Amino acid sequence: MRAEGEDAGAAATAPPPQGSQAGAPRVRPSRTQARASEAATASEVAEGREADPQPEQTAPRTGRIQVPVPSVVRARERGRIAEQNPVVLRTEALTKSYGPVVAANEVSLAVHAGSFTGIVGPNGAGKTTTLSMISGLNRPTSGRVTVHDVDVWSDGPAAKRLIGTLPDRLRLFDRLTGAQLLYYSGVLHGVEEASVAQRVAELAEAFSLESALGRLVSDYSAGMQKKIALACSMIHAPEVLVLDEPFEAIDPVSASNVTEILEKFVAGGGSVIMSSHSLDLIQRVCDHVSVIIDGSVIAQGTVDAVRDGMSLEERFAHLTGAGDAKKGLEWLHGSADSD
Ligand SMILES: Nc1ncnc2c1ncn2[C@@H]1O[C@H](COP(=O)(O)OP(=O)(O)OP(=O)(O)O)[C@@H](O)[C@H]1O
Repeated sequence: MRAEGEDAGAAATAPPPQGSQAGAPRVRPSRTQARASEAATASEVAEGREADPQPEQTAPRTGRIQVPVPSVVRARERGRIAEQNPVVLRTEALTKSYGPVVAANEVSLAVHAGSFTGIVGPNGAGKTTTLSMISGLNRPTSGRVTVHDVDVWSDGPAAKRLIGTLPDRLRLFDRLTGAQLLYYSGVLHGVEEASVAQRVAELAEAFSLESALGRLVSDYSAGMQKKIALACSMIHAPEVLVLDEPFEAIDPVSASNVTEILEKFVAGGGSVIMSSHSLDLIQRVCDHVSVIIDGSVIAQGTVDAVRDGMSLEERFAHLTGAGDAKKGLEWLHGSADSD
């Protein structure tokens, strides 16, 4: 576990390159990273591919052409390595009932250090409910959540220093400017004032929000609000990011930047758990995935294990029984037989 003071030291020993995307929130020098580098190199050589899956060096040289290593290759390698790392986030039979509705039914998840886990499921499946219980925003009816053995619901302040959260419905203090919102997010999470200004500047650059920092957040577009909220979730350099639909409303270029930021975060030993309806995105960037339907986890594991030779979208359709919805609505489609 890493205390805030240690983080400041880590940042000092491995400063991100100035004026680059690597101004992103964290590059955590860690044993995880070193192991990732060694193991991935060995396995790629074994598979006859060029070594170098590290996100910081995504362009191995082939003559004069820089060929990026696809996210999916990095994700697959990362998944193999992460399974050997310690579990940093664990839910045990996490359950939430709203009267007769069981929104989350004994959800048990284990997220390893250096892992990027996706949560998928149809509308109303229980993704937001589960993620909000994990991040300490929605009290479970029963069950337990621990982050680095800190119980989220019995030691909230300690857990919240370890977790960065992007909640579902953004409830931002939107009468603040972007700079103020980032500043308060930092200091309220215990970041030393001396570090906050630098982190605000680096996050603003990483999320392309520099020119908006002086404007009220209430005047931001939906995508800009999502990006400032994501930046706020990272400013205290958490161990685990719990992100509900982080890519919703974000333009393609920004989405690519956000993906890169998150991949660097996990390459540095951090962990991400995020929900998304984009199965293509989950298949591309995540190494693990959990499928939730009607509040219950019905499949989980590495992305490759869960998709079982199909695309994740095909597998999801099988698991959810999608297709039935195509029946009916003849009256809407102008069928001559409709009433
Ligand atoms: N505050 C609440 N009161 C009552 N029922 C709720 C409440 N919040 C969620 N639910 C119910 O819990 C179930 C799970 O909702 P949840 O928001 O977790 O789903 P989701 O998987 O995030 O859906 P979506 O993909 O549409 O965002 C739904 O049936 C929903 O109606």
